[in-house]
Amino acid sequence: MTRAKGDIELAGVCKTYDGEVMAVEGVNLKIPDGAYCCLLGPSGCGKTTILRMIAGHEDPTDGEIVIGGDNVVGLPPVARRTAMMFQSYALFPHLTVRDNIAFALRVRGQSKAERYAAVDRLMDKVRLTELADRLPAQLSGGQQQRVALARAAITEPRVLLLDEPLSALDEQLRIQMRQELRRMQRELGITFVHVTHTQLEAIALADIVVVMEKGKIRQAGPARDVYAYPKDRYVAEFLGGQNVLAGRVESVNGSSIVVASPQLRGIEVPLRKGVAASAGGDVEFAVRRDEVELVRPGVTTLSPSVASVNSRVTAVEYQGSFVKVMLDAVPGQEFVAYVPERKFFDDPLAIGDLVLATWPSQSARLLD
Ligand SMILES: Nc1ncnc2c1ncn2[C@@H]1O[C@H](COP(=O)(O)OP(=O)(O)OP(=O)(O)O)[C@@H](O)[C@H]1O
Repeated sequence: MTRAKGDIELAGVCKTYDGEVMAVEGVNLKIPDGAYCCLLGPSGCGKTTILRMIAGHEDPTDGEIVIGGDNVVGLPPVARRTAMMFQSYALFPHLTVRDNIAFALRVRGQSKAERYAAVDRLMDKVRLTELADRLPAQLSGGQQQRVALARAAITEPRVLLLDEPLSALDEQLRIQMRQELRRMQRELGITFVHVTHTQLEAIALADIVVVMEKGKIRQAGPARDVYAYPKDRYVAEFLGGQNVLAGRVESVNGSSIVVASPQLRGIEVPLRKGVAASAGGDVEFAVRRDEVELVRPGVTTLSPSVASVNSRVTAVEYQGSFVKVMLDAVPGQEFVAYVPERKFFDDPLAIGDLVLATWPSQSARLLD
């Protein structure tokens, strides 16, 4: 038998609650079979609603949801072959790990021998065999979570949906469980859709990161694309690691434009396909914090391929492998340089120092 395909397609999906709250608005998204997808966005942007609509706990007001080629709108979760792991993954306290995992099969009326055979195979896959006879109270938070995941996976869903699965764990365990989740997903080979509002969690885990705002998708793609190549100010600021600058186009010269503002003088920014920019128009562009190099004024002559802005250091924060230097380059807005630790301490900057914040012109990214 061929394995049921777990590719998901949302087409024009909308969800309105009580006829007025527009929770999801015209969402189009394709998730390939076996992918790890993270839905990322601030509270209330509609992530959980999308998850619940894929799972079958909620139906869209409009649009199609297709799983493995079948339009599943109106079908219950069992018929969709989806399973959901909830934020609070309460296990049955009086059942052992094995019986917790076997629970759904018991509900389906399978014999004890059948149930245990399936559970033992799965426990082996997700490394729970040694814990089979323990009660939930005898497990760590991370182990409890693995059991919860196995409990959801035992029904052999083609899609597993996880709602903030790591939010109950402390920082260290969260990072550890992140890898564990990824490993389990690979081993099970099923499509995972994971809701989170933590940027680093999404980019560390996902094949596809979907950045949402107010019921809409702002950008969806591989982690590196959304982090390094944000489409617009919202995505750049939400994922972090970027400075967003604004100005007026002074001139357009072939493959680049020159931007100016009261703070910025003649800054060259490469043009980007699909983004219109004409002389006199307003534009925004992003500069990665780790592309910004700080030099003391008058020390070196800058190459023409380097852009720069005068600024003063307003704060310095040691971060271990790098130092976060905050600057007043643009009034009322944060402008940050991530300076490698060793480089910073060769000639440490202090609050109040004047510097030139520089970056290779070609590294600036024009935003929509
Ligand atoms: N059952 C409901 N009835 C009415 N409105 C709802 C219902 N569920 C969600 N909403 C509203 O729909 C919008 C999207 O909610 P949703 O739970 O999908 O967001 P979210 O991005 O998952 O947020 P969070 O990260 O806080 O869980 C919100 O404005 C929310 O108040």
